[in-house]
Amino acid sequence: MKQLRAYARMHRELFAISLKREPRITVGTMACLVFGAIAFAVTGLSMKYVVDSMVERDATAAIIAAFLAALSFTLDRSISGVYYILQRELIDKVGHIDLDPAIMRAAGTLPEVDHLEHTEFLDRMTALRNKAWAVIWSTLLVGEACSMALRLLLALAILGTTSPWLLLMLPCAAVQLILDRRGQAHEKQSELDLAEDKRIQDHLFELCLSASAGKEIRSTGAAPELLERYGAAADRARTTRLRGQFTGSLWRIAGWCVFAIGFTISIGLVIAQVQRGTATAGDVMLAATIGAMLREVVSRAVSSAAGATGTIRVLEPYLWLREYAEEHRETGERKPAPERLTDGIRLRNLHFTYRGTETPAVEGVSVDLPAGSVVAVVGEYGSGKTTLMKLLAGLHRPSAGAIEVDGTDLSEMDIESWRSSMSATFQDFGRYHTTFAEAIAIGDLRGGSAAALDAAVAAADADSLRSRLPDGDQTQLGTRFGGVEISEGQWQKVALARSCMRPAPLLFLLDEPTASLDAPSEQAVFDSYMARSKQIASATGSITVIVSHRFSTVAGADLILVMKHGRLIESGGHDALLSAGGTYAELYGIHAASYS
Ligand SMILES: Nc1ncnc2c1ncn2[C@@H]1O[C@H](COP(=O)(O)OP(=O)(O)OP(=O)(O)O)[C@@H](O)[C@H]1O
Repeated sequence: MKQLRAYARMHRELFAISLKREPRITVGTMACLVFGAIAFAVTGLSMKYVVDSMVERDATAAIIAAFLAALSFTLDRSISGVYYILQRELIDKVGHIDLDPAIMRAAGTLPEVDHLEHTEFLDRMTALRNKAWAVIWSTLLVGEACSMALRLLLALAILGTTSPWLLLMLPCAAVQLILDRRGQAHEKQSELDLAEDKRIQDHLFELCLSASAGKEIRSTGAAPELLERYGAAADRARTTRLRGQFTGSLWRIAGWCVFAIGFTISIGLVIAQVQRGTATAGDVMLAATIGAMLREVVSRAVSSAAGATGTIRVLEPYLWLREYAEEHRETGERKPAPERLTDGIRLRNLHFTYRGTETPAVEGVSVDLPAGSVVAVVGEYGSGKTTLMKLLAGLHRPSAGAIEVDGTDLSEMDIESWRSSMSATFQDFGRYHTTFAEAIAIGDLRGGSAAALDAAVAAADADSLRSRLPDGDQTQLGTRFGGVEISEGQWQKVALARSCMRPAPLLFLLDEPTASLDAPSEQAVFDSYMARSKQIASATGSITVIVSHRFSTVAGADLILVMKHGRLIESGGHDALLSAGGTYAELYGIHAASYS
């Protein structure tokens, strides 16, 4: 019931959006539905007056009534055509222009990223992809179902007031529809049953035409056998289809027989009323006209209602996304990010467990990241390094504990302001299929200048990539839009350059920034990053956090955090950790040996 109310509210809102955006088309669509229903009733009533006027020998009235009947019938038919054109227009204009961006906005601007990572949510996001048209279409289908219900009510009112016996036609029309559907189901089933024989035919046909199998077919002399099998499969498919169509037709004939019997009895009863003088000849004509159209009205009412229900697979995720976005929007007064860092970032007993999992990915992490420091996070696979980075970026809310930025809890900070004060590149960096310059400049849309682009490219050691691009900065990246394909390492350099577009971020997160690079490029990038981090740090107290598997690259960091199973097991400077002889010293030793 709650869900039904939610759907009804959503349809009302969609109708309001549609009315606001395209008032003429929306009103036109609704008018088509209402006028269609009225024209349907007028056709039947006019036919009644044609006959009654003729019985009364009033030729003028009969001609006017006949003209009205023809006009309303034509209107009813042509209105359907206009309705489908207007419906298409609304789907294009409201669905693609309004709803698609609304879905993108709801999904793409939420502060956190759970809805993009958790499978239950991902399924819903997939169902919504490019499906906004189905959302508005469902509202139109509801309108269509209402209009068909109106036709049905009018038909029943007309039939019922003419003679209650005529209402017998309704169950007969419903039975006809049910039997007709059963007939269709038989035909569909036969198409499914013959699919395998069709595949056999296709396969044998392909074999005979293929060069590779052709040699074997000739050398083994298998051609006659293949042809025989092809013939047998074709014969089986033909028989299956014929059987399905025959059975389907029998159901259909049975359906029409039921309708014809109901129709004949009803009309016969009205004729009897005419003889008794309680009905007119026109009533017989009215009953015949409306009765003949009744079956189509029932069928269209059922199919639009079924269509509206069928779109629930898109409506449900759409409703869910709206509610989810509403629940997860930041509300209330929030503090802005500081201009510069004085103390640094404090992690207080930080815990985080991913939705749908039991084991915490980060557990009880407490550490101070001093302002102006370069922090390295190391640890084995799955030890919680990336999760820690995402928590620092505010992409997930801690399950317990807190992150304090110069004493302000991140959960009380305006996340937009925090994000615009930081830069980050993650392991699964984006690949923007646009020009080289744009793919980097997107890292700082507010402050991007040619000089900033040059500096970012240099910091990411991407100058040599840039110089080899055929159209320089304007080279289209990726083949999707006819550009050049670049290697994984080159995509990573573009991502790194993008993260360097902000000249002085307060927090600079680098999650495995060099995983796709070769050893010399990796060292060059690290050296350049270390130098850049120190330079930024002196200006704004900025903190750089680097995740890396390669220990040689992190030795120069001011603070090294060693993670294991989500816990922080060691922290300190390189020399201190080495002399402590713990996990870091052990892993560093293994790493140094394998690279020596
Ligand atoms: N989106 C997610 N949903 C559920 N569990 C996740 C998700 N992302 C990570 N995890 C789990 O959380 C734990 C920590 O993962 P995380 O990616 O933070 O580790 P990591 O140290 O960065 O690993 P790697 O070095 O392989 O990148 C792992 O057990 C991982 O399986």
